[in-house]
Amino acid sequence: MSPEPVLEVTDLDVHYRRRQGRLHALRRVNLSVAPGETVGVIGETGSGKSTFARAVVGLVRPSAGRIVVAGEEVTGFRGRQWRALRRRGVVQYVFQDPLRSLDPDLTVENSLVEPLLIQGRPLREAAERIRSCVARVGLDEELLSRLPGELSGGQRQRVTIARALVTNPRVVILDEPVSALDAANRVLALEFLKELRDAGTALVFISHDLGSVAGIADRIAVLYQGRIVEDGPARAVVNTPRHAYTRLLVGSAPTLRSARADRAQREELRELLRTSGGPA
Ligand SMILES: Nc1ncnc2c1ncn2[C@@H]1O[C@H](COP(=O)(O)OP(=O)(O)OP(=O)(O)O)[C@@H](O)[C@H]1O
Repeated sequence: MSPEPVLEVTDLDVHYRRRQGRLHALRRVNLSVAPGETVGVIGETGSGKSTFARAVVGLVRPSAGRIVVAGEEVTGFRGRQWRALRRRGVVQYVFQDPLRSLDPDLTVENSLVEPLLIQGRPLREAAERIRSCVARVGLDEELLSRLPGELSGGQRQRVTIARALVTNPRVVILDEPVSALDAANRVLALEFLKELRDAGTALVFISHDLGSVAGIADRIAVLYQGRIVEDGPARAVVNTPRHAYTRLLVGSAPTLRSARADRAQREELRELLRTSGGPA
């Protein structure tokens, strides 16, 4: 029997109210993530990736569907319940914009120690854990006394990665987590994430770039115009994509040379998507 999923999203719908009318940002999205599994969610700008990430951590309210995190149904949770769940460290998130996930009035050290103290860890153990996490994401210890506003964008992002990981969460949602990092620190952060995955944490890796998730994901789900149009083992999605949109993504990823489509093929796929009126 396969283990109980650590994250189970069923028929998730999200609407946004806008002056120009309602926007249907997610349409019956289904995703199931097993303990220790790494799932990449990819799609182009505006496909609904951040909406999905924000809905799964309770920052956007779904209009329909069901979200279960570590066996707990969270769909109807209010803000206070979500905050309590996040503070227990079960589900963590790292967003594209680190200022969204850090308290501007807390020093780096306090930001990192807070979730551990909430979990009831002794201060000494918490301090040791922080130091090891900080070193592993390539952050200098002298930055621990600074406020988020006193850090560079890349340093801030490393703090949010360290903060999401100090509690050994069951599942981490990462929305373009390494795009603000330079090449060396990107490698470091990815190594750290792989260690975490090996220790049993499930990762949901969200990106517009298929090439950047293909190397780390066990499975890839492709989001197109708010729907998952393809979901399968990473190798199968990259090597034998079934949906025209996925073929387009594979063709456009510079790091996936073996499967690269030429310009004419890409045009053909774009045309196919235009004439088929979007996802099947
Ligand atoms: N708060 C909001 N209010 C209204 N519309 C929104 C809101 N947030 C996102 N949208 C719209 O919902 C759709 C999906 O947006 P979302 O940010 O989820 O896409 P994305 O795939 O993460 O894009 P990107 O890669 O550019 O971050 C877009 O059409 C966007 O304009």
